[in-house]
Amino acid sequence: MPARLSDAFKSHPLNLQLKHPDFSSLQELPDSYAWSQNDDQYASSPGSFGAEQDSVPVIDLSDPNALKLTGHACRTWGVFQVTNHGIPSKLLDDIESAGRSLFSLPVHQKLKAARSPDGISGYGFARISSFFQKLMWSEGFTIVGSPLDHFRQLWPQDYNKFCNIIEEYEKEMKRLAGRLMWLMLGSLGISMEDVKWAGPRGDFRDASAALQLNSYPACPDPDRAMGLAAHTDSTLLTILYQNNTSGLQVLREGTGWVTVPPLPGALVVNVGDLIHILSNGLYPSVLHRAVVNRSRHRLSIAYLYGPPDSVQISPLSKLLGPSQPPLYRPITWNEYLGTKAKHFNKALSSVRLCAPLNALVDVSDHNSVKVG
Ligand SMILES: C=C1C[C@]23C[C@@]1(O)CC[C@H]2[C@@]12CCC[C@@](C)(C(=O)O1)[C@H]2[C@@H]3C(=O)O
Ligand SMILES: O=C(O)CCC(=O)C(=O)O
Ligand SMILES: [Fe+2]
Repeated sequence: MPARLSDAFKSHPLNLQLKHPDFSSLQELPDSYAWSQNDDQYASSPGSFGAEQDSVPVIDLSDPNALKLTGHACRTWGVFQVTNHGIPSKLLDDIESAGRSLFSLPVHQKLKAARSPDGISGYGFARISSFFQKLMWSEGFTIVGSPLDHFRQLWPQDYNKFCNIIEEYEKEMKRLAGRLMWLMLGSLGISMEDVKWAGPRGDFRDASAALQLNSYPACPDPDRAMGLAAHTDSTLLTILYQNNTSGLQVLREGTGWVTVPPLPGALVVNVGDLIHILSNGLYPSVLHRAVVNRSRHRLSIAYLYGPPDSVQISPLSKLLGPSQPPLYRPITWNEYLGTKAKHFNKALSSVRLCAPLNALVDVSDHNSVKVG
């Protein structure tokens, strides 16, 4: 029996015994939240502003060229936004207001659904917090499987309404993620016969996923704070809904941090580490972070999509050849999450088989990327 996603951190417990603050009561940025150059290795990467800024591609999924456009966006950016994706706007409004209700509960109430040290689901700081000296100006709530037990704690009267919204959102996201998988893989020439684990109908029926609600309260000193530090996602792909406040930035080689502006009704899709592995490095998993805002509360909802529990992800054989050796060893999602818990942004290079022939620096090791 393969380990389930919900057991991913059983052997990597995290003791983040940190007091969760009531952000709204803080008039000044406490020192524990003030990031300096030393706390952030990407602090010197320039921000990219102004008219000449390169912008993240926007793909209309009803465009007959969507396959080609997706492939191009994945190769050149590792991230894109999608419109005409078929997710009802009412559902996006509902999930946003569910997130808002959750994070506006009193701290003691949210802590009733706190994530346990070896668990995956529940309320708390981002898991990657343990790699940093400073705290991030954000709170999160992770859902894997049913949120029922946690939601009963949060809303003893109303939990059913919120469970239904989550269930519906997960169902719709799963469908969209399967469709995006075929756009991403299809443009590499991969078809259903090449990916047996997509299932007999090619709908990735047994895929696993986690839902991450992120809240970034307004911050008295946004230039010194960090919402969510630079990371790549340990997923095949991630679908992100952001409310109307910007904050998501992606690192673009040669340009620096590029803001991904919220577009009404659009969703952000990013390549995760596991598609990077499947594509044998052809699709870069994009380094991204969230910055915060002085006056506006920001909310984002990430659908973190991965393979079925039992599947070992490795470079697709169709993409290999005498001059394209496999760059990564096979690994399950669970195992990869464990590796990420240990090595963080060096996780990809820790599963790499051989160094690229033409480079002194492994570009998949984001800790060594120099920009600007
Ligand atoms: C499946 C997962 C990916 C994730 C860790 C998690 O178990 C659930 C939360 C995810 C998240 C969201 C915020 C950023 C991130 C790096 C983190 O700390 O928790 C990602 C994790 C990841 O992609 O590695
Ligand atoms: O809030 C955002 O824009 C980014 C969130 C994110 O990167 C994540 O949940 O993995
Ligand atoms: Fe992320």
